[in-house]
Amino acid sequence: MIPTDLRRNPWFHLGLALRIAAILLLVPALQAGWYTPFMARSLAAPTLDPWSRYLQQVGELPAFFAGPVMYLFHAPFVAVGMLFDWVAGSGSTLAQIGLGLSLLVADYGLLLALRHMQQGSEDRLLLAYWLSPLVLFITYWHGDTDVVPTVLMVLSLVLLRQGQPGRAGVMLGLGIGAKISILAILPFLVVFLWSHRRHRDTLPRFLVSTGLVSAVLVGLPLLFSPAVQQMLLVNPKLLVANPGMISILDVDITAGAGHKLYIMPVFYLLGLYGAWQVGRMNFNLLYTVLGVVYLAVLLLTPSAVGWYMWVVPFLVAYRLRAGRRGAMLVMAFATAFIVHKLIVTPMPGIPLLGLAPGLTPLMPEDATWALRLTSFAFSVLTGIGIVLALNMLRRGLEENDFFGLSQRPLAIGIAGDSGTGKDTLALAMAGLFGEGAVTGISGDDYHLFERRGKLWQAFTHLDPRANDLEAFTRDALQLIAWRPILCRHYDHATGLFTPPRRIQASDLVMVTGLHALYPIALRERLDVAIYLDMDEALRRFFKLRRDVLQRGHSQEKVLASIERRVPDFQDFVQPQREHADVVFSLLPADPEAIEDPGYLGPVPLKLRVQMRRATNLDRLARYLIALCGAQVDVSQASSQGMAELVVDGSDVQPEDIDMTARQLVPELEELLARNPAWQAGMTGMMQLVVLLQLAELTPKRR
Ligand SMILES: Nc1ncnc2c1ncn2[C@@H]1O[C@H](COP(=O)(O)OP(=O)(O)O)[C@@H](O)[C@H]1O
Ligand SMILES: O=C(COP(=O)(O)O)[C@H](O)[C@H](O)COP(=O)(O)O
Repeated sequence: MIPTDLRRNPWFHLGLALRIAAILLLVPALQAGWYTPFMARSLAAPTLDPWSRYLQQVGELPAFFAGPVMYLFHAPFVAVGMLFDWVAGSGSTLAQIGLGLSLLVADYGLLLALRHMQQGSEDRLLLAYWLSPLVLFITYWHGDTDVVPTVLMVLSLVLLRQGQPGRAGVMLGLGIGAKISILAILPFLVVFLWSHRRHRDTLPRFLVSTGLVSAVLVGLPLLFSPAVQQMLLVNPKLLVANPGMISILDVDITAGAGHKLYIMPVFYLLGLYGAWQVGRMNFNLLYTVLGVVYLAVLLLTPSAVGWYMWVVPFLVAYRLRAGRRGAMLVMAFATAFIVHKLIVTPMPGIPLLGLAPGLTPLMPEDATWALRLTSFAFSVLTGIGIVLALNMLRRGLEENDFFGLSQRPLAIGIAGDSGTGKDTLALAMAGLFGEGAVTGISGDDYHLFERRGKLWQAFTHLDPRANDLEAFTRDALQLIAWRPILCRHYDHATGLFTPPRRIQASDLVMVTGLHALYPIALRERLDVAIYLDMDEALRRFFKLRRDVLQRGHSQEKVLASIERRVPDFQDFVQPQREHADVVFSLLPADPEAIEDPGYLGPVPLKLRVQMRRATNLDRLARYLIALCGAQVDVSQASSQGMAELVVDGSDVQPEDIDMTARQLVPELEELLARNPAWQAGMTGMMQLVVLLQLAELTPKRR
């Protein structure tokens, strides 16, 4: 029930003790005056529409104007409390405590949800949320029930982040069924999912499940319950903190001739436009945008106390990322909030001291000095809130788009001799980024002649003059500039060109070929330049096997071609090595395994990596040993001034490499597919090294 690390944490126990004490010792005015009587009355005579029954019997709108999910969540706890009250003859004391316990359950659920939403130290999360004075005041002093829709909203965000849009929609639908105002978050989630290539395909499933669940939970009650229809327009909770106000639309500016400018919709639409303008958002920026928009609405329109609960998860996310400065800002905001609400909202009852719940604010409503003090407190709260919102936005924008993808695609170049593994590595990298996120352009498609062309007598494929490198460069640069190209394809199965086809740009452009690092204009635009320098015996073994079995060449022809190409390899292909950021050299773990050209089984491999930029080579080595069980040798300064890493471990598993990658580059989540296809063995190692190179580049790309 309670995770071990929480059970052993003193901060958790302190927060739990504070909550239980508040539930037993305090009787919040909202609950005593509205929620508990409504729940008790309706549970005493159950009906499908407790709201209309209350309207008929009492003649005024019910005080419990939340949706059916909220009602059904509290009902079991209040019903058990009522049962004990009936046995003990204790009035509605235990029913009231039952309501408080239901909030504690939702509150604890929100703590667990936030543990999923924000990876980080347990202590810092407990201090940021479980011991937050904001949370304790709103839920246990003032008695609001907004923690229930808030936990459902956070669960929806967590499930979205985990790539489960259907379940995320169900959770959001339940949240809307608990409090219809949660609907306000939906347009922001639509903008987020749409702006993200990796999430866009989940949008329909998310919308359908949200729509179905909320249609049943909100649509039906709206259709058949007159009281629920009225509740949408009138928000009695606002009356307590803002006399004379019955709806957030009452915050307006008279625009002459009886027309009004409603402030809330204006700020909401500005926030939505801002989110759309940001374009590609990561989840942290989504949390920031939601937090900032919620704060703006809360601060710029006199809001019910419970609505501040909705912004708590985003304040927690900001505080955990912003360090001490963020923590101080959030604490200042919480303090100003509590001071203001203490003087404008009713006190809870304290039965032990004989104090009844106060249904009127502490301050005398008509005294000038009281109005000045209240206005001053609200002004301080608004001022700190605006500073907090601006800091959240600044940090969120700075941290967003870690790879600079909203500016232009990432470009990876892979060059090497024939058979060194260019296509294999390019396919492996594409599998990490996901369908639709990668565009490939191959130098083979820019050969000048087809396989049976007579001019191959004069040139080998390695001679730049036998390839249209100008068109290759132009098209690659077009893709790197987000522009589509028209390009024919060289089919290795037939040795013929296919008709030109349109290739769209994507987040990642993979430029592969014998001359991928040859054109200066191209290699200068590559984010990572890779050269494959496979062990020659291994290359011949692999090339022979591939060209005979997959390309239909005879063994004699392939061997003759290899010999004929050596001079051009030395003149045109090998010199590209010096332009590479990374040089991968695959070696046979056991040279005897490739002595028989007819061997068709797997070949255990080793990998030598030489990197020009290797700030965390030792850290990488430690993770590879610890998490992947690989044997690793590191030498900082190898030949050509490159750091060198030799890795042996053909039994390295994809999930170990995935874990290593996420440890070394937490921001990878923005880049990788929801289920990245990691490869086992040395191919997986190469995938990991390429991603590390991309991550090291990012500051330059911004
Ligand atoms: N990382 C790798 N792991 C195992 N085998 C590989 C790897 N890279 C290449 N090969 C083998 O080498 C052959 C040629 O690879 P390929 O990617 O077609 O080379 P290129 O595209 O450079 O001509 C492949 O058919 C495969 O059998
Ligand atoms: O050298 C290469 C480049 O391809 P790769 O680097 O993939 O080996 C191929 O031999 C030519 O493209 C001709 O192909 P084919 O032999 O099919 O005519």
